[in-house]
Amino acid sequence: MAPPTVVVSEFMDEPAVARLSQVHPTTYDPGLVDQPEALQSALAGARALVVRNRTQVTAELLDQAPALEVVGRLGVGLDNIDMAACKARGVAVHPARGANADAVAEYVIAAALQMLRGGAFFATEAVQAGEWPRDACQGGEMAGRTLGLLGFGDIAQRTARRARALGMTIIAHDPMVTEAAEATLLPFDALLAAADILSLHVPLTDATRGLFDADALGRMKRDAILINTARGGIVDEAALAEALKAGRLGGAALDVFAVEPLDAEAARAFQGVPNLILTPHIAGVTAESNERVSAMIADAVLEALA
Ligand SMILES: O=C(O)[C@H](O)COP(=O)(O)O
Repeated sequence: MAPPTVVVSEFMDEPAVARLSQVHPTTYDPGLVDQPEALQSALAGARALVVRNRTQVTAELLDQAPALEVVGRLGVGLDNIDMAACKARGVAVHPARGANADAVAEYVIAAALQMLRGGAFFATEAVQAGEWPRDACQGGEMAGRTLGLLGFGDIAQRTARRARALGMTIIAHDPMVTEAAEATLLPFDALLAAADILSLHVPLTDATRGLFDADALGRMKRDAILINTARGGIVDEAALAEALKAGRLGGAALDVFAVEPLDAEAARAFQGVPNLILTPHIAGVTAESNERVSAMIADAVLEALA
C-alpha cells in the first residue's frame, strides 16, 4: 500500500474522506489520535494532516512530518496546534471557520432553556404514575432575562440573534469589537454583574486562562447561569463546583474541560454538584455541522495539494 499523502487522525464525515481518497492515498483512522507512534509513522511522507481538537500538532510532531504542507482543522479552536511552529515550517493551517457555529449557538440556547425550564420535561414518569408535580415543574423564562456574551465573534453573534428572538436583552464584552448592532457592549466587570445567563465565546489564551476563578464567579449574580462551550481552562472547575454547592451561582453547563476526558480530580470535584450539566465537547458537533466542517476541510486540503 502506498504511504499516505493525507492522514486523518480523528473522526471525519465519510463522504468527505472518500473525496480525499479519490485523489490522494489517504489514511483515515479516528483512533490515531490515541496512538502517537502510529501517527508519527503515518506522517513520514504525508503532505496533509487533518485533525479535530485532540491531536496535538506540536513542533515535535511536525519534525516527524517533513513533507507536510497543510493541516486541516475540523473545527475552529487552534489551541491544539502550534501555529508558530507551523508558520516556521511553511505549513498552512485551515480551520473550518463558521461551519459549526450554528450547532454551538443552538447548544447555548438549548442549555439555557434546559437550565431554566428543563425540569418539566423529566416529569413523564411522575405524570404516568398519576402524580401532578406542578410546583416542581415550574421553571423560568428566557424572555426578559439578560444574556451576557464574553467574546462577540461569529458564534456569539449567531447566539445573540437567537436569544433576541426569544425576547432576551443582549450584552457583550469583547476588547476587539467597538461597535455591535446586536448587543450592548460593556466592560468585563459590568458584563459579569448584569448577566442572567453568561456564555463564553473566547479562545483559550494567556489572557483567558483561569479568567473565571472564585473572584470572577463571585462577581456574577447569585442566580446566574454560566455556559462554557469555548475552552476548558477558562473556568476554574474546582471554584465553579464550590460556587454551585454554596448556592453562590444558579447553574452551569460545561461542554469543555481543562482535561478531556475528565481526569479523576475534576470528576471528584463535580460529584454531587447541583444545577450542573456536563457534556462531552459536543456543542459544535451535530450531523449537519460534521458534514459541513468535513466538506470544508476536504475542499481546503484538496485545493492546497492541487
Ligand atoms: O474548536 C471547535 O470548533 C470545537 O472545539 C469543536 O472542535 P472539534 O469538533 O473539531 O473537536
